[in-house]
Amino acid sequence: MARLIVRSLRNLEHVEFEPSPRLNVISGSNGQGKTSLLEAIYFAATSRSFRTHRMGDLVTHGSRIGSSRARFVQTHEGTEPLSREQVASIEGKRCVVLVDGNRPSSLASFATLSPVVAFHPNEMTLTTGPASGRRVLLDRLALFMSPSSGDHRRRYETALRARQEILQHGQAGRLDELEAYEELCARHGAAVTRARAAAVDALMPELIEAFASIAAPELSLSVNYAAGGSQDVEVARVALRDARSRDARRPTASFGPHKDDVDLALDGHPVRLVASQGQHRALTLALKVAETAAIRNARRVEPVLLFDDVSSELDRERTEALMTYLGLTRGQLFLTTTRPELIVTPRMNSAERRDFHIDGGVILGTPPRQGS
Ligand SMILES: Nc1ncnc2c1ncn2[C@@H]1O[C@H](COP(=O)(O)OP(=O)(O)OP(=O)(O)O)[C@@H](O)[C@H]1O
Repeated sequence: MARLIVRSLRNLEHVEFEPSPRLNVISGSNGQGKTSLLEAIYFAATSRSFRTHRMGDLVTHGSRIGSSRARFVQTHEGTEPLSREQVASIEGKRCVVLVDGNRPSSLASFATLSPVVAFHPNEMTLTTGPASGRRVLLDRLALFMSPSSGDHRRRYETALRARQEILQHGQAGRLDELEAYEELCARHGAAVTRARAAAVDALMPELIEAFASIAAPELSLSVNYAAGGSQDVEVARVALRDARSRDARRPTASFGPHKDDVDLALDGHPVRLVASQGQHRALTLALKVAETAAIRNARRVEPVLLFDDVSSELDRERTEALMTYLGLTRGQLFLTTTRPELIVTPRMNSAERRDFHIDGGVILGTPPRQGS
């Protein structure tokens, strides 16, 4: 990303920002706007926030409209850099996006144009928390690998809810309807399962490598996709039909990709039972690094990495290991921290790093870019 203009998002009333194409360290005390700046970049890239689903929360209190405008520059090997301007704005609950002044064909196509991967402290529950967090990670990656997967997921979820409604309110006279919804569940569910299985295959080698670099090379990490459904439509069809009476007494179906999880184990033992706090954090970071690598492999583009408040979650040694690892990646990085002294980058050319300070929603220390 070469340039960002934010208007009325969170405590950022008006920010213009020209980052380094490599490393950007954004420091500031608590509550000054560091996360908001990363959120604004993420919003311009995806039309979403990584910390809320309620998009209206992003608009500065007392303002009607908020927007984020970013110029993304992508370099594909052997070709000229590709530059595009993405704008995302919110008015009330309505979100409008533009790419070089035009409406994109869908929000999903907008969200995958300029890949970004965000990592923030709330995600520290990725390894210990509910399976839904791990499913979201797989779905984000699947969207880059197979863009139709998002559509299959939405259709699956709609059909699943409709099937459940019929089962709970009585099937009498509605058997045809029930069969039709089960057919949709089976077809779209199998597509979701296939997309997630491919995402796990892409993630696994990258995760094992990243975990060994960031955490402990002596520990053996294993990753297994625990599918709740099947890639085979016929298997899914039969499983759903056989589970009707059981599912009628439950809040949702007992079979299908809404029950998926990713099992993580250290030396053969479930991570959630044996990992130390530090190992959980390192594994969570490794998951994000692996997501980045898998998106790069799928799209041949370096994702922009947004790391929020990393140093508060890691000890000095692991922060250094992470920095070494990130130094080896070729993409653009944004790191926020209250402790910039921990972000040491000896292997990085000093011209590649820019340090910014944010205070009360105002960015300081942004020397003008040469040639602009
Ligand atoms: N819609 C909003 N309008 C105005 N201010 C907001 C809005 N939402 C949040 N804020 C305020 O914006 C400020 C910046 O929040 P932000 O989370 O970006 O801080 P931060 O620098 O990342 O802090 P920390 O280091 O504690 O994570 C906070 O004071 C927060 O209360």
